[in-house]
Amino acid sequence: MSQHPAAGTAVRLRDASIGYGDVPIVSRVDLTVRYGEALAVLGSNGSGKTTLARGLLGLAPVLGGEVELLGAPVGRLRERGRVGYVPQRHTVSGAVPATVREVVAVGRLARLGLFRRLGAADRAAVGEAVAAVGLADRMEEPVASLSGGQQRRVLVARALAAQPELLIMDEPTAGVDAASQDALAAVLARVSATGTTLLVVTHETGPLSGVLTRAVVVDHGRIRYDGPLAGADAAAGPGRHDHCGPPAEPAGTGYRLDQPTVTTGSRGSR
Ligand SMILES: Nc1ncnc2c1ncn2[C@@H]1O[C@H](COP(=O)(O)OP(=O)(O)OP(=O)(O)O)[C@@H](O)[C@H]1O
Repeated sequence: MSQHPAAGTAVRLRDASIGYGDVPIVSRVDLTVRYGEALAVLGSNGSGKTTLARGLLGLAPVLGGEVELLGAPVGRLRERGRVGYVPQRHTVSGAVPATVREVVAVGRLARLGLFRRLGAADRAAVGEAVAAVGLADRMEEPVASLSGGQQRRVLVARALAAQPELLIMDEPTAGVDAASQDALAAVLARVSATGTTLLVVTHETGPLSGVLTRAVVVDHGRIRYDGPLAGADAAAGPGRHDHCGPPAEPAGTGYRLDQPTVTTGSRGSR
């Protein structure tokens, strides 16, 4: 993994609003993620988790406030390969008859820049990324011939191949069987141990509970909880998937950011 400055933050949102057109979906959010953290982004369907992640990547417009990634304002980060992204519910199009190796190699190109050829070290990194997700024996197969869960693992490998400093994943375990979830958790634990910052949008913290160290709960575009993963499920409450029922009090030492008695510092939502 490439070196990152000892000081500074991997992700910083200050009073940030992100949306589509001129409609904010995420509103006036403050969030700081330090290098090396493994953050879960939780919340109900439609709460704004994906929009938050897409705003970080410059895929959804920032409508107000500040968003910084690896120390640079969003959109100004020159080396895009420093940030890896596994999009939500995305499989590889069957119309493109690319092999596993080819799709993952494209991820490596993000680090090199277009029009540069892969060298031996790059090819090794591609092989390692594919092996890391348990698909080494499928390397030369068309991705379209793999199952949906295996295709998601290919997309994880594509992101890993660039050896990013920050890896943003949108529901990486969705539609992936239990054995593959365990394999993915092991991969992310290794990646995290090397210092890579993880930001994982997810509905299910169980498979990655050994990796994720902190969680935020997004609710109607605001961050309502920011603290240890252990307290987040309670903060997300029974309405986490469908908005039904009032949220429960969090366990553990996390912060409910909608409680006036809590000192939220820079993380308070408005
Ligand atoms: N491209 C878009 N244009 C306009 N509105 C959008 C767009 N994408 C998402 N939205 C709206 O933004 C809101 C939040 O969606 P988002 O996908 O961020 O939620 P989420 O928390 O990731 O949900 P889920 O858990 O279901 O994936 C929804 O009301 C959705 O309809």
